[in-house]
Amino acid sequence: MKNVIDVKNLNLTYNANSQKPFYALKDVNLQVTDGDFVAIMGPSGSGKSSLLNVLASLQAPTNGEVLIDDQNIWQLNANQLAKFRGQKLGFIFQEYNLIESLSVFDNIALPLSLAKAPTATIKAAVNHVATLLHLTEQLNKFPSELSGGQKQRVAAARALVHQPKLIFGDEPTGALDSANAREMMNYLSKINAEQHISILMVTHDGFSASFANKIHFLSDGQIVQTLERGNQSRETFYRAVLDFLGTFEE
Ligand SMILES: Nc1ncnc2c1ncn2[C@@H]1O[C@H](COP(=O)(O)OP(=O)(O)OP(=O)(O)O)[C@@H](O)[C@H]1O
Repeated sequence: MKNVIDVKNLNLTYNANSQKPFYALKDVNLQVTDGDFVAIMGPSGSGKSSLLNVLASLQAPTNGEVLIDDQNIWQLNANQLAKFRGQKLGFIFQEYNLIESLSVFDNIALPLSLAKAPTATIKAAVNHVATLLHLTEQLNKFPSELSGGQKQRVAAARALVHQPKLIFGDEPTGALDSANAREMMNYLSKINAEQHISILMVTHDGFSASFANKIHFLSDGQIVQTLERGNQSRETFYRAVLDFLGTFEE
């Protein structure tokens, strides 16, 4: 199976040239196969966001390689990287990052408008993802008129509209109540299964993580354990995750 993400010997050191360097990521090796759904868990400060930011091309590593769809992303210049990000990646963050002055339609359309796609293409793609995420009634509204769950779905629709290769999620259910969190995770599973888009998501929540096929646990900047769902039901996997977290966080 082809790797959509291949991370080799990744290191990230904050304040590298100071008296007190901080080794946030230490020799991380990680592969995500095409179509996989992977979660990263770990205690606060273990390096989850740092890892996601380096993989999502938002923060440069100190050394090591990040190949996404066979492209060594940290060898690209800023313009090439912006283009690569715009074409291949989608982002869903906890804080939604919606633009308040744009309608829901225009927020969702953003990746395609930035890529200067034809109007008809944009219309068709936005309507398609809006149907998938039950947002057709909300398209003419503005973000301030939406509930938290609806805003998160708009963020998901925007991450999806340009058919990226890979979606990065940073606590995609972090701001949601349990019913909306379940709904969001069901949508992500559907996107993953039906559109064959790979997902890498950071979460502190075992319930959300149990929708993934594989969970890597980080501690002090290193992957210390990996759980695979295999043929288990999501419910059984959830119990295995909770059991593991019980021993891991003690
Ligand atoms: N810009 C920075 N400069 C120095 N240290 C930093 C910087 N950003 C993060 N760190 C440190 O790196 C470590 C990892 O941070 P990171 O945000 O990746 O952890 P996390 O696992 O995502 O934590 P949380 O679950 O609390 O969000 C932490 O100890 C943090 O204090």
